[in-house]
Amino acid sequence: MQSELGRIGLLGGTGMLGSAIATGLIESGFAAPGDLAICSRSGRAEALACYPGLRIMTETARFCDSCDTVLLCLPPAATAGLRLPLENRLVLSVMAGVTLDGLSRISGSARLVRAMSSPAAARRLAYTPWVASPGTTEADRRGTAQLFSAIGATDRLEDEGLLDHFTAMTGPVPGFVAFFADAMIRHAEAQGVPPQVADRAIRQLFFAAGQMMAEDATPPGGHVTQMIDYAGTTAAGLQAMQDGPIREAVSEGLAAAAARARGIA
Ligand SMILES: NC(=O)C1=CN([C@@H]2O[C@H](COP(=O)(O)OP(=O)(O)OC[C@H]3O[C@@H](n4cnc5c(N)ncnc54)[C@H](O)[C@@H]3O)[C@@H](O)[C@H]2O)C=CC1
Ligand SMILES: O=C(O)[C@@H]1CCC=N1
Repeated sequence: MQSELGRIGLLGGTGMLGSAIATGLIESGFAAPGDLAICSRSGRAEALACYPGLRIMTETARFCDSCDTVLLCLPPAATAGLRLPLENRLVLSVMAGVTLDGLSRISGSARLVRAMSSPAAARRLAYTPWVASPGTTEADRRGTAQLFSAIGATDRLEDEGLLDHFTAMTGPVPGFVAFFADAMIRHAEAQGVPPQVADRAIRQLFFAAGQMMAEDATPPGGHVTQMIDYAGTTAAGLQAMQDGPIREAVSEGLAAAAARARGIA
């Protein structure tokens, strides 16, 4: 499947996100371990040790020379002053806050894709939106869509600025959803529910809700309306929340994360 992209390498591929993406690509069958190269300063890739045949390289120049497509999974701070010999190569990035202009300075390539993914890629459950530079070919964009489809859901965007918002919303997993689950666990405990029961109950709630929302055609807002129209116990809670500041608080938090993404690199 990965023939459109040729030999694929992950720079920073031993980190949390890079190793999750490599795992998802292998587990989905998109790439065999031998088709992937990982550049690791330590030469070790413990998170990927279960995949014999994965090429672990330590010299960045040799790594770049051996790849047709490189996925950059470095910390944003590691890109300061970074220059990579990747002219004329397809360069993909999942790095927060590193813009297409920044990727051009780093790589010297005109074939650039800026994306945002998440560690859910290891389970092939990531959401990966991406934007492509004008210098990409149709084959580049087709291969990019195939690669990101192998690790979850994906959309090609036209507005690069939206990626900072997705860095906030869908980059961290469980991320903000863990915050909401923790708020419910704390509420349950405050009502006298034993902590381990509260933990199990709310984990099961979010597990069930996630699966049901993924499979059900009704959008989340539609479920809220249905429960309010049902006029039962849940309606009372939802109406109290709708009358309160919770939506604004959620939006303010996500906006703060997006603002941090814009300035992080
Ligand atoms: N961890 C997450 O949940 C998410 C991370 N991201 C983005 O993914 C990128 C990587 O983040 P993480 O995987 O969390 O970081 P990490 O710190 O877990 O992994 C970074 C990897 O890059 C390697 N590295 C650092 N500098 C290097 C260099 N100069 N040459 C070669 N390798 C180098 C490190 O050894 C490490 O293996 C960041 O830009 C982050 O914003 C995006 C969405 C979610
Ligand atoms: O929190 C972070 O900086 C990284 C980027 C998006 C999710 N995790």
